[in-house]
Amino acid sequence: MLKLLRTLFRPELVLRRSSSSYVARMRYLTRLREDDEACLEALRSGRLLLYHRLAPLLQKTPAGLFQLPNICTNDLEGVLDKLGKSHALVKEAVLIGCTEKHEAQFSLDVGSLEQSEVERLCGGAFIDLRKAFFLLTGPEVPLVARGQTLLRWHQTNGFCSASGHPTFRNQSGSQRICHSSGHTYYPKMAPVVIALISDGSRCLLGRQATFPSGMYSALAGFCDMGETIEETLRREIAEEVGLELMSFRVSGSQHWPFPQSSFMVACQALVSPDNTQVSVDHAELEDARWFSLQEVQEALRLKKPPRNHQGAPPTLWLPPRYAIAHQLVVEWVQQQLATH
Ligand SMILES: NC(=O)c1ccc[n+]([C@@H]2O[C@H](COP(=O)([O-])OP(=O)(O)OC[C@H]3O[C@@H](n4cnc5c(N)ncnc54)[C@H](O)[C@@H]3O)[C@@H](O)[C@H]2O)c1
Ligand SMILES: [Mg+2]
Repeated sequence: MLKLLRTLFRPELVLRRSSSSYVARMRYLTRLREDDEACLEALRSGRLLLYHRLAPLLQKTPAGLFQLPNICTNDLEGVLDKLGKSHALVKEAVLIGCTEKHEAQFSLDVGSLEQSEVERLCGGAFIDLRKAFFLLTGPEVPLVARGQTLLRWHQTNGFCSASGHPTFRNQSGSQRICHSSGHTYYPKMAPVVIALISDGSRCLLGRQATFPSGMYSALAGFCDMGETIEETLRREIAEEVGLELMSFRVSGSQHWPFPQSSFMVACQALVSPDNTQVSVDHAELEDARWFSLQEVQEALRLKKPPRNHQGAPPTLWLPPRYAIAHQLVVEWVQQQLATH
């Protein structure tokens, strides 16, 4: 009987078990944000993601894959000892998460240390985050993005915009306070709407002049103050490519660390097949073009950026797998294959 019940209610049981450990982890993180002593204690046994001037430390495995090295506070203190530096640097770490084993995760910028020395002692290399997005896979990617963005926020919010006096962080780094004005500052994300526009059979991708050669992405734009998702989307598409939107649906969201920290709301959008004449605003985009399903499928199969020869039309190259633009493209391809 018990076995039968277990079989019948398995999904619920699994969900409840994983959700109770999730709840415990989230409550633990809340406590660490509120209690400086508890956070310092957690740092002693925690895991550290190291950055050098905001470039994360990556390690190459014997199989040639890239991963985040597993560094704990003791390891870093050993490195500091070898470099003749004080352990005080460790306390500058900011809290970014918690592993399933309840180990607190922190990020720390060691930009005050000699880069090559840290690389040698930790056995890795500091790699620009945009490049790291192409090298890492799995749940490490959002974590490394979160770690960098929180460090950047602290590095650029050292002063109160009301009083001009220094602001001071709590131990976890979840806020900064100005003792003069009494203002509390919390890390901010700028809302952005990103859309993969389709006319039913093709999709529209655009590129900025700063993108790597051949790379095209879904169209995106920052929300103006007070705008809704639909208002931003309609305005951005009209401004950037001169098209009138017919319909859209929200497909997902993601945090994006560039240029400061954006909250991307991702949409699949449709324009009428009778209204597909693109008029690019060259102040915003270098180019925007319609791509066929076949062109997009070929781009998804590429493992390395294509070598585009001068004069020849560039081969399409898509944003990294982690980028929500990439995920929108994959979703669109699946929809096309399912409906045609
Ligand atoms: N994750 C992804 O898949 C993905 C794909 C495409 C774009 N993006 C991101 O979306 C964001 C917005 O895209 P976009 O550049 O086309 O936006 P956009 O079309 O709104 O144009 C950017 C311009 O908007 C202005 N702007 C207004 N508010 C801003 C703010 N809060 N921060 C910075 N600039 C602001 C600036 O003048 C800037 O040059 C970028 O940060 C880009 O990195 C992410
Ligand atoms: Mg844009």
